[in-house]
Amino acid sequence: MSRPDLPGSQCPEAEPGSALRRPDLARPVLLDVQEVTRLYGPGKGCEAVDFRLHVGEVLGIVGESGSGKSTLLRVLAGLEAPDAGRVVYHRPGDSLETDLYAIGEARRRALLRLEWGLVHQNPRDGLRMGVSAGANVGERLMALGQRHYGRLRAAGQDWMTQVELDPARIDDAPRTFSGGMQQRLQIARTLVTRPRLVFMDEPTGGLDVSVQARLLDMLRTLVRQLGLSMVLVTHDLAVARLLAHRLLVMRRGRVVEAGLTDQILDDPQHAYTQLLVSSVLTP
Ligand SMILES: Nc1ncnc2c1ncn2[C@@H]1O[C@H](COP(=O)(O)OP(=O)(O)OP(=O)(O)O)[C@@H](O)[C@H]1O
Repeated sequence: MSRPDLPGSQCPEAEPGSALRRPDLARPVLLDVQEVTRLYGPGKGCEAVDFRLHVGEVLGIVGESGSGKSTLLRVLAGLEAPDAGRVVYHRPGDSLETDLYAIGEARRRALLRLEWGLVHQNPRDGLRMGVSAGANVGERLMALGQRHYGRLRAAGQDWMTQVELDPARIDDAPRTFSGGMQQRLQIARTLVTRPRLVFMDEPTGGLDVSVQARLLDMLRTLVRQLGLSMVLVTHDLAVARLLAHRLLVMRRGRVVEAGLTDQILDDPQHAYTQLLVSSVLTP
C-alpha cells in the first residue's frame, strides 16, 4: 500500500458501501496515520499501519479475531501510545495539526471528550450505568459547557428518539434496558455532541442477529444523515459492506489489502481477503 493515498482514493466516483453517499476524497484529511506500530509480540498488535481518513469518510478495519483491529483502534483513539509512528489529527477549518502522542494526556483526553466520540463493543464500557438515560446523553453536552436543564433534557429526549428509544424512558437507568437498547443509548451519548470523528469497535457485536440488523439499519441512517467521519472496527463483513466507504484488511497486525469496500469484497486480491470473503459466503 502506498502513501499518501490508499488504493481507491483515486476513484471517488466509485460507489462504496451500498446506499451510502460516495466518499468525497477531495475533502480535507482528518486523520493522518503514519507507520503506526504497537506490538505485544511478533504479529500481535498492529505494525506499520499507514493511511489517511478524509472528512465524511467511513473507514472499516476488518480481519479475523486477533488480527490487531482493536489494538489499532485504541492507538488511533488516543487510548494507547504506539511504539512507533504518528497519529496526526487535522481539525477541520483549522490549519493546526495535532500530533496525538506529542500532546499531553490531559489534552488527549479532552480531545476525546470534546471533539471525538468512541463507541465500545460493550455498552457498559461507554455508559454510566448508575445515572439515568437522559443524564448519560446530557453529560457529554455539559462537558461542552451547556448548563440549561430544559435544553439538556430536550436534547436527551430528541436523541433517544433518533436512536429509536422511547423518550418517556429518559429517567430510567440504562441497566433496565436490553443490550440492544443500551447500545443505542451509547450511540446517542456519543453523537449528541456531533463529534468530528467517531471510533466504533464492533458496535453490533454481542447482540442477537435481529437486534443487530435493526441497529445496523439505524447506524446506516445516522451515518448518512450526519455525514459522520468514522473509523469502524468489525469482524463482520456485512457490517463493513453496509457502513464503510473503504476498508483496511488486517492479518497478524499488518494491513494486507486496502481499498474501496465493494472492490475489496467483490474482487479481493490478497489470498487472505479471498479466504475471509469466501468463509462468509460458504456456510
Ligand atoms: N494488552 C495486551 N497485552 C498483551 N497482548 C495483547 C494485548 N491486547 C491485545 N493483545 C494481543 O494482540 C493481538 C491482537 O489483539 P486485538 O484485540 O487487537 O485483535 P482484534 O483483531 O481486535 O481481535 P478481536 O476481534 O478478537 O477483538 C492478540 O494476539 C491479542 O492477544
